[in-house]
Amino acid sequence: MPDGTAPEEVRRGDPPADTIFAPATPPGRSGIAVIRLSGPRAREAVEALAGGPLPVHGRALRILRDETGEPLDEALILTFAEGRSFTGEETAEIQGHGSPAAVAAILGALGRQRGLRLAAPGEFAQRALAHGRLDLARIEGLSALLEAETEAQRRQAMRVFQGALGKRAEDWRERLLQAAALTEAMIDFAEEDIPEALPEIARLCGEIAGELEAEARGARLAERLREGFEVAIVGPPNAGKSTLLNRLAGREAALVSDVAGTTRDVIELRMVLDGMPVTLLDTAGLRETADSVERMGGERARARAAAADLRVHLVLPDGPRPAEGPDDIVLRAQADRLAGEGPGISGLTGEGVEALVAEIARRLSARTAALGAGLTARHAHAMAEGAAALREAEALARAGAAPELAGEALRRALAALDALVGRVGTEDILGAIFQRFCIGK
Ligand SMILES: Nc1nc2c(c(=O)[nH]1)N(C=O)[C@@H](CNc1ccc(C(=O)N[C@@H](CCC(=O)O)C(=O)O)cc1)CN2
Ligand SMILES: Nc1nc2c(ncn2[C@@H]2O[C@H](COP(=O)(O)OP(=O)(O)OP(=O)(O)O)[C@@H](O)[C@H]2O)c(=O)[nH]1
Ligand SMILES: [Mg+2]
Repeated sequence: MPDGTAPEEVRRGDPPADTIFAPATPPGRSGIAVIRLSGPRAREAVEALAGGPLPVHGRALRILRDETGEPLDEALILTFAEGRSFTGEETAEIQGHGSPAAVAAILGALGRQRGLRLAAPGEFAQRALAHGRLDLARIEGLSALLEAETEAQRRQAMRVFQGALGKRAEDWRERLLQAAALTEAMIDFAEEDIPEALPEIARLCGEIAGELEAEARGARLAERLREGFEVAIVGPPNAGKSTLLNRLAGREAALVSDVAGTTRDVIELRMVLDGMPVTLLDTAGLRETADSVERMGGERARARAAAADLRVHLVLPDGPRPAEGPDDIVLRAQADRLAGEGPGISGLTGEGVEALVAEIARRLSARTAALGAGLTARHAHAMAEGAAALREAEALARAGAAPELAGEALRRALAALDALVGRVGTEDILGAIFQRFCIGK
């Protein structure tokens, strides 16, 4: 069983010996530029530039000068005492003027001081983790927040960042430990028959497994929300698929011609619909053909369309109608020209396009509304693994198997929960996350 100790670099109480600094705002022109320092020499290093003492925890307006007395910038300085900062370490922030030259001059003067070095990407957040100010789940939320481009992504990331997952996992863990304690009691007091414990163990395991399964499903959807939903446009050659894609894109992204079989490969186009990232797929028209290249295009189109979250089918009056499931939107093609039954669309005139966009957004947001939190594929995997082990324990308990067997399955479930919140096996995950952070975060 994991002993609960944190991996080497995240153990508390051994503060890194060095002080790091980095610009916290993007390089280039801006009104204000922020330079952050964290570590035992953070305040002292800024005091050297400010030419005198700074409050231990507060703010001050100072002229910053280099070693020769040359004035570099006028800056607002924020200081955070050790234990009362984002990283948990002594921290200072220089809020100076946002010109590249002023920032370069301050960074230069800091870099010439002893015991200071430029931070690696994500190193501030890493130190916050090392000092217990953030946990893995919240760091993942922070990472997603930093990368959020759409409103839906921001909302989800914020939920994780605020610790929703950590709280949920702690609750699962407690109930799982209850079940584990019951199996231990059965093992320890094997002579005294305690058969009433088995139904209770099975009930607990089944309950937690059900919740984990539901969250894992949500996490998989959340991953789609981050990566983007795929919406495929399908239909016979010359139906007007590429014309519709171009209309939706507002530009000539795909080739259009009156030659059937114009689109041969899958064309992908990213856009944002109602705050949701969507990748539109224009596919090759589906028909029987002797042209081997076109046939390959058709096979690809079929595979991608089958895997897509939604399919928009363009149908011709005399053509076959596709089987309609919850992920299918069927529209009459070239409605400006061809009459017929049902809702129609025309990529040429724009008729029905607004209604289609609304319908796509409606169907996709109905799914994302079901999400508990903005989680990743990694979370989904850990939760599914935990659920599977719990289902095993549940079945063993129901079958009246030896409690040792259920106990072993419970240990595996606990390990999966530990991985979920980063109690174990975090190095790889953290390495990957921090690499994506920018310098100064
Ligand atoms: N200028 C600036 N803006 C920023 C940050 C920052 O570090 N600096 N942040 C960085 O991500 C975010 C805000 N998050 C923060 C979280 C905690 C603390 C902090 O120092 N907390 C202390 C209390 C400080 C006080 O009240 O004076 C603490 O919790 O003990 C600062 C920022 C976004 N905006
Ligand atoms: N009147 C009318 N013509 C259209 C419409 N959509 C497409 N067309 C015309 O139909 C022809 C085929 O259009 P495409 O968009 O290339 O059709 P496609 O479905 O992408 O065809 P493939 O890539 O060959 O499968 C072109 O000449 C278009 O101008 C429409 O809504 N109304
Ligand atoms: Mg086409």
